[in-house]
Amino acid sequence: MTSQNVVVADRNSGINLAIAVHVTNSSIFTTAAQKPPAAPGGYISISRKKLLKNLEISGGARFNAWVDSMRTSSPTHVKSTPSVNDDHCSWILHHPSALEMFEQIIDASKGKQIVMFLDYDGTLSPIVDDPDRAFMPKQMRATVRKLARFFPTAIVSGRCRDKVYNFVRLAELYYAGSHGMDIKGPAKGSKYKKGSEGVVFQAGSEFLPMIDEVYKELVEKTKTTAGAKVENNKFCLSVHYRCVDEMKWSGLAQVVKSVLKEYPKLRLTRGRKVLEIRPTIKWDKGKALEFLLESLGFANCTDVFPVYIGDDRTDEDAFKVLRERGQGFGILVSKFPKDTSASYSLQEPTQVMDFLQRLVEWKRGSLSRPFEGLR
Ligand SMILES: O=P(O)(O)OC[C@H]1O[C@H](O[C@H]2O[C@H](CO)[C@@H](O)[C@H](O)[C@H]2O)[C@H](O)[C@@H](O)[C@@H]1O
Repeated sequence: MTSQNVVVADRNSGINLAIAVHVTNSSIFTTAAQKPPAAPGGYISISRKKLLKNLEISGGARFNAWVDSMRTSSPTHVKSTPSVNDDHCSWILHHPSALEMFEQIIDASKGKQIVMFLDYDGTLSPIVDDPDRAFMPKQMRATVRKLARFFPTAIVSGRCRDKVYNFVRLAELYYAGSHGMDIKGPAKGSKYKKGSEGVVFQAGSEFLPMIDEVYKELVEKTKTTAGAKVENNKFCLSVHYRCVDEMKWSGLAQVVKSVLKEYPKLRLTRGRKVLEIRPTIKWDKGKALEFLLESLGFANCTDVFPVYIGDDRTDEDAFKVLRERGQGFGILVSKFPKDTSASYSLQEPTQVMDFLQRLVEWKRGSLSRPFEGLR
């Protein structure tokens, strides 16, 4: 095992972190000092470009940028070579574990209202082959329920709102489905904003007939590709290729692109082994986050501390908004280094659950200590 002690600054929260990074053959982990040194000896500056270059998976010519990016969309092929370990080491310094940094995070939120934004797939539920069976573990559900008692909480998902609601089944939450294009306030008793039950917002309803049409066309045209699955997310569509033979990915991407040629008002983005089709409107998970903060009455507040946890490219829009606002921070759920605007990282949904649980316990404890209860 090799270890390195460094001090890094989080650009968003301004927190200086003293971190020891330990690299073994099979894993990389960090331990954070409770109190950073008064005068940091030197900040580590790591080129993101270099990091990503080293992580490129395809060895040959970039014959097809689309297929390349389909491969990198969920980098399960990354090997544990020394240089990858170095890169992971660099990455974790800039995106330390939110669990390791829990105390510092809590300190940064002092005097502010924490508002929680949670992505669904890969964040609250583990990634599985069949999108219809991405159930949320019971324990996670219980944790999110407790979380919502203490903090306003929203689920922000690429899924259609009804579908993600059926997985989560907690009426006291806000739900933003279809990448934030379809938002609804709590169906029952949210104590955070009177009248928030009435919050309903839809962006891009005029695209619904077009989305339906493209859905039918894609189902028809992809039915000969074994393993491909088209999911109707109401305001957007997902073409899944997780179960498609890698040799067929290029062909599938061609089919999708040829269908979309006829629909210039729709655009294609990529998620984890999924091609996502949505209207070309300027609305995304970042806009949804801003809309929800406004609905909760925090539009121009300085005493709000939004925390967004997500694992996918579409979550980057929300991470960016938080950076731009200089409020709260994003947590990327990933086992691998990824270019991200998130400040912290967690490796998988079980760590997300631990983090949420710690928030609940901290809040519960602080309420029993009257002075801290004012937070
Ligand atoms: O914003 P999210 O809630 O993360 O939704 C993004 C996509 O998530 C789902 O697909 C992903 O999870 C599936 C189940 O684990 C997995 O099979 C798939 O490969 C992943 O991409 C969902 O099915 C998509 O519609 C969402 O766009």
